[in-house]
Amino acid sequence: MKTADLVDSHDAEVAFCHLPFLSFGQISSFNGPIQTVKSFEDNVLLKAELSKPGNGRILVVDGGGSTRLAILGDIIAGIMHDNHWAGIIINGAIRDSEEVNAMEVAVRCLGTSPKKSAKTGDGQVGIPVSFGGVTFAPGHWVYVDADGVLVARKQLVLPEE
Ligand SMILES: O=C([O-])CC(=O)C(=O)O
Repeated sequence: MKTADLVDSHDAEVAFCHLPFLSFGQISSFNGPIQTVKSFEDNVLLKAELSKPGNGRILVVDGGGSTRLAILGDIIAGIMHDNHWAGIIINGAIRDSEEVNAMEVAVRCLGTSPKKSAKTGDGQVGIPVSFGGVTFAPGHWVYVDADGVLVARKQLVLPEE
């Protein structure tokens, strides 16, 4: 599903997350229901969530916009892949970006950092998080492709051509 087509057919139902995301991984278009994590420069909760069955969900991580530390690398990206998460959107940074880029995963993030994240476990899981002008709520739907990130309250159906 192209995000441009969704805007054309469902403009009132979609919200555009207007951050300049970078894209990593071999899967560039993805969509699915949202799960969320909010944690600043810490990836314990993110890793714990990705260690559960993803069932095609997309983990949206509000890392407060920090690109100082990386909260995902190739090991956690592998966990995400193995547990069938459709993708991850990070308001923050990743590392091992060349390795992650070669994997069959879908990643959006703000930047890269070689520095590893803290491991305190601070943060929250499964709450609405807001960045880039939109709120990502658990169970709502996110659509991602090369043009951008859109959020809808439910799964959308494109009209027949
Ligand atoms: O362990 C971390 O903090 C992140 C990382 O490097 C990885 O997932 O490979």
